[in-house]
Parts: sequence; C-alpha cells; structure tokens
Amino acid sequence: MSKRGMLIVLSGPSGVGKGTVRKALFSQPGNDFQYSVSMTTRQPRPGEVNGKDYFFVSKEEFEQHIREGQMLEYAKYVDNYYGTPLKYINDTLDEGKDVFLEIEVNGAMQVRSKCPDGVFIFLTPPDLMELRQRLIHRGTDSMEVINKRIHKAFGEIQMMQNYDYAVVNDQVDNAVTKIKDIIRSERLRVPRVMPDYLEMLGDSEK
Ligand SMILES: Nc1ncnc2c1ncn2[C@@H]1O[C@H](COP(=O)(O)OP(=O)(O)OP(=O)(O)O)[C@@H](O)[C@H]1O
Ligand SMILES: Nc1nc2c(ncn2[C@@H]2O[C@H](COP(=O)(O)O)[C@@H](O)[C@H]2O)c(=O)[nH]1
Repeated sequence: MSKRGMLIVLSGPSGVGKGTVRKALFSQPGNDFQYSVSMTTRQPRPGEVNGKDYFFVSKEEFEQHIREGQMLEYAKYVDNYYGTPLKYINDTLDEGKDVFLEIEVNGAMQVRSKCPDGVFIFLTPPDLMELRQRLIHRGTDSMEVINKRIHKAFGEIQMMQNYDYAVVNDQVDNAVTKIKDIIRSERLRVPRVMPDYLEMLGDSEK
C-alpha cells in the first residue's frame, strides 16, 4: 500500500498574509506541495486568473457542487461562497503527494473533522491594526469590505486554539521558516489516526 500524502491547512484572517507566505514557501527549491485551487462566487480581482487563483463560478453552480457532494468543505464569507473541490484533494493525496490548502477558519474546522490527520496551522497578524493596514495597503477591497473582514477577524482569532500550530506573520521569511520547520517535524511524527493493520494484512492473514 503506497503512503498517502500529507494535508496541510493554512488559515487565519483575511489580509494576514496567507497567500504571500504560501507563494514564498512554494518558490523555495525542493518544494513539492500541490496547491488546492479553491472555488468561489466572488468576482475576480484585476490580475486574478480562473483556474489558477480560484475557480470563479456563479452562486447556482457553487450550490450545485454542494448538492452533488463535490466539496470537501465550504463556507460563506462576507457575502460569497468559498470552498475546496473534493476530487483534486482525494486524487492528489492518493498519489502520495502533499496538498496545501489556504482557507478560512470555518472551512478549516470542517476539514479537521473529516481529515484529523491533517496539519492545521493558524497564521496570525502581529496585531489587528497591522491587519487593517495590510488590507488597506493591498488595495483590493472597498473600505466597507475591509471593515467586514476586520470584524470577522475578531471571531477568527478566537479559533486559533483549535489549530495544531500558530505562527505570527511578522516577517514573511520568519513565517516561512517556521512553517517549514513544522512540516519537517510533522513528517517524522507517528500518525494521529493509526492505520487498520488487520485490514492491511488482508482476509487470508486474519
Ligand atoms: N509579513 C508581512 N509584513 C507586511 N506586509 C505583509 C506581510 N505579509 C503579507 N503582507 C501584505 O499584506 C497584504 C495581504 O496579504 P495576502 O493577500 O497574502 O493575505 P491573505 O491572508 O492571503 O488574504 P486573503 O485571505 O484575503 O486572501 C498584501 O499586501 C501583502 O503584501
Ligand atoms: N472555507 C474556505 N475559505 C477559503 C477558500 N479559499 C479562500 N478562502 C478564504 O476566503 C477568505 C476571503 O478570500 P479572498 O480571496 O476573497 O480575499 C480568505 O480568508 C481566504 O483564505 C476555500 O476554499 N474555503
């Protein structure tokens, strides 16, 4: 039986720097994580590419995916749906490759209940003023949307205790180093969910 890949979930409030840290991590030599492209009903921002940044779909299409059981998780976040297509995750983990998800907290907790062996990392800002500055500086959202995102961040930060690790994104390089260390040590860990060895032996050995 070949070994399944590792599922790594990075979450944290909008604007904390999840995408920035993930791109820096992925650009490092030897990186072999597979990024799970999410599906959303949000409008694309300038420069965002369908199929690379997100799969941009209509509300009807998203709800059809939910009804058909095609989502590993999904959540409504500030007036839009966001979710993780299930097939890519299953196929990639079955191939023994490690998959990296970058999602908000409600979705992360759904993944945690379905995949308890995943590694759950919460990226936190140095403080909420800095988070607000990062969202303003990014320049992708109206002040109304930024205020909604900051409002959500209060509750999201309370969820940090439900993660395996918390990493402060003060400097991108520091956060990347810490996440690499976490993943390295997780590779050496005994699985949280033990495989069913009797099942693996097959009927003839029982
Ligand atoms: N350590 C850091 N110090 C200063 N600025 C940062 C840092 N990390 C990221 N940023 C900046 O903060 C802004 C938000 O970053 P990013 O888009 O990566 O956040 P995010 O958590 O992925 O947001 P979302 O969840 O909305 O997709 C960007 O302008 C980015 O350049
Ligand atoms: N539960 C999920 N959350 C997701 C997913 N993909 C992205 N996100 C999170 O949504 C917010 C807003 O994203 P933005 O691109 O509009 O800034 C942010 O926290 C993302 O991490 C997903 O598949 N599932």
